[in-house]
Amino acid sequence: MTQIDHQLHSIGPGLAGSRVFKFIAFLYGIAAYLVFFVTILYAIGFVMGLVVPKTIDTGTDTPTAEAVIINLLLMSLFAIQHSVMARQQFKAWWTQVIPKPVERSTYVLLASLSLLLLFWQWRPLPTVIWNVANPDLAVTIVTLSLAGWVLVFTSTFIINHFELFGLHQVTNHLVGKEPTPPRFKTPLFYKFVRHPIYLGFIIAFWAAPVMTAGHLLFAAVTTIYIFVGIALEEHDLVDLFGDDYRQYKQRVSMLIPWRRSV
Ligand SMILES: C[S@@+](CC[C@H](N)C(=O)[O-])C[C@H]1O[C@@H](n2cnc3c(N)ncnc32)[C@H](O)[C@@H]1O
Repeated sequence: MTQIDHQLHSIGPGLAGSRVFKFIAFLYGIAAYLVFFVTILYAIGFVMGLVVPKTIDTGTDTPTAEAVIINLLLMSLFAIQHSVMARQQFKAWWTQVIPKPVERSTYVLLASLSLLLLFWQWRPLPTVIWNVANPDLAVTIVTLSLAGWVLVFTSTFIINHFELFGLHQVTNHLVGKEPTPPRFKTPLFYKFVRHPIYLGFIIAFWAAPVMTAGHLLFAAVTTIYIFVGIALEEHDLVDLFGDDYRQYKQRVSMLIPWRRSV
């Protein structure tokens, strides 16, 4: 531990225990949650091209190669922040720098900010890859995309929405409740696939009646990222839950309900 780490560590627990800090931490948790909520609503409009001022297919005209590089950099920034900060080793170090009760809220806030940056700076690549002309089929595809978002939201609630987005931690801290250790769960959709939230994102990103090159880039890169994220997350889940998770992997498919392996 460096001298600065040591000083921060010794300030941390005292500060985290004070009543004023608990209240500030609670407000911070609520603020981070609200930023997340606006971001996820914006994400739906951004990907589906609905309501929001700047979508995946609008923005500054940019030469193709430059647009691809900027978009890849924006997605990499999100992916690195999101995966590195989710790892147990990073959390062990990071909670010596920031108080533990606000670790999840800080993660959620930074992930939301990097997504907002992506939405803001995203460059359109307007070449049309496919365009579904049949109106009934187009409506079916839009409905499928919405179903993907519904799957994302409902899965967060059945696994523990408020813990995933940090509110549970700051509320427990405010009322002086001990943090609850993570519990292995397989409610509802988790009985059919191990990653319903990620499956929901994949459906929402790919189900587009009009697929532009920009949208395709976004869907392809995020899908690859989801597979990498799953490998990292499952490594941690095996460490955390041991045989329970190993047996779950044998029993339940990763993303496709009727396939054992994927
Ligand atoms: C963003 S959620 C994604 C959950 C899951 N991968 C999905 O797609 O539905 C990530 C968090 O869920 C937790 N998690 C994933 N599967 C779990 C399970 N079966 N039981 C308890 N926690 C789980 C992970 O430890 C991680 O903190």
